[in-house]
Amino acid sequence: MKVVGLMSGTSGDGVDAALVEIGRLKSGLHVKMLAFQPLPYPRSLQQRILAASVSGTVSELCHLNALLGEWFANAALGVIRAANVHPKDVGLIGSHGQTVHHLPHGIKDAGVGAIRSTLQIAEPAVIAERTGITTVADFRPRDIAAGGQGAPLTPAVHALLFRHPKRARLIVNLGGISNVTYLPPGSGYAGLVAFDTGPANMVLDGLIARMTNGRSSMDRDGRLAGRGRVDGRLLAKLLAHPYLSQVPPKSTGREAFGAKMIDELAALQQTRNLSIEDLLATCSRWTAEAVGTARRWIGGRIDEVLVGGGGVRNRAIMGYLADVFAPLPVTTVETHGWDSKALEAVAFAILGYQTAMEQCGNVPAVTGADHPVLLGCIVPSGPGWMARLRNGGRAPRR
Ligand SMILES: Nc1ncnc2c1ncn2[C@@H]1O[C@H](COP(=O)(O)OP(=O)(O)OP(=O)(O)O)[C@@H](O)[C@H]1O
Ligand SMILES: CC(=O)N[C@H]1[C@@H]2OC[C@@H](O2)[C@@H](O)[C@@H]1O[C@H](C)C(=O)O
Repeated sequence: MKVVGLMSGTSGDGVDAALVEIGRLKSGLHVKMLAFQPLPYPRSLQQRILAASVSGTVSELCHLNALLGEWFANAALGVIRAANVHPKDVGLIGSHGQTVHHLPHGIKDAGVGAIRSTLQIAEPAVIAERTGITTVADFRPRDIAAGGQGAPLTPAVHALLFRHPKRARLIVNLGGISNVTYLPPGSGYAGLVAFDTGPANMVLDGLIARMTNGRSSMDRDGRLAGRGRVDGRLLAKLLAHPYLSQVPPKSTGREAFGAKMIDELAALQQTRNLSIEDLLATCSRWTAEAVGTARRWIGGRIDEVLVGGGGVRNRAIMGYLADVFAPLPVTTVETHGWDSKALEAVAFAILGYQTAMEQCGNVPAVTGADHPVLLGCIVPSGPGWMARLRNGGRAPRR
């Protein structure tokens, strides 16, 4: 079945769209990438999303949900066109949506205790209507309802794509937030350890945006950090952040490492009289060291570290990761034929497919859920949608 995966992560930089072909073999699912096409948001939309993620009004969130539905639909149609495929030959879309809030610890409510929640927007009804393709979205809430954190969800996909019978691998995603999946030698989900390690591009992007009054959105290729020096005292303070020593299952987001953290870092920069280069170097090192904390909760050996996510282009972070894990080889998922930036979009194509095939997608040992669950909500393409799914996703042509 041809399946589109759509993802806009915590960086809020645009919609990553991947078209994959999924086959069911005796040995398990086989996934082939057909096309990848990111649809970047204009800076003004990114800023609106990030602002709405902190203090969006109901009316702004309502509007953004519908507006992003249009962007996601366009991203899906764009990647289908890029692959020279007809939308009628695409069976399914798995859309992660745009995370605007994630409260894995919950908020205490009278009489019910802490209620956990997460919110991903980009209306799937709009995506299904514009594309004519059945759309699975809203993957996280079911895991939360079953007692989990709702994140990370990609570890199941990491196991499918990267697990090796003899080699122990650590998969690292350098997104806005960074997360790791430890895959000991073996198969399936046995022995998997995975969680969000905390800060990554979100902090660096936030500092750059603040420094340039929003004119620039990232430390491209880690150039500025590369010119700076790590401030040991500030690094020690950052490494004492309580999230880093929290025992998994754990997940985090903009609520912990977003605007408030940027304000605090900007204040510390002034007190310590640091250059922006030194501050970025220190935060890039912090990202790598936080990933290194993963070893605290990993019992077994690691043979190699494979990195994905937009942050692989940041040479400073990649250099620090190599230091932190030396002498282990630190490479990117490209060495296994996957595009770093596309991997999460691919993951949501696979997770959507699993739901359509009635396979549970969460790994309870990772998210803390009480049991495996079918993830997501389904918006059918129209009459005959189930027959189309059973037919490998192809719609009858007139
Ligand atoms: N050339 C580059 N140099 C430095 N950083 C880059 C470069 N290209 C992308 N990035 C970083 O990667 C980020 C986007 O990465 P990605 O799309 O993997 O994150 P995300 O999916 O939004 O986040 P998450 O995985 O937390 O949901 C950008 O915000 C930017 O900081
Ligand atoms: C709530 C949310 O959107 N979390 C994201 C974010 O980005 C990275 C990390 O934090 C991870 O937990 C998750 O995304 C990936 C795709 C996941 O669920 O595995």
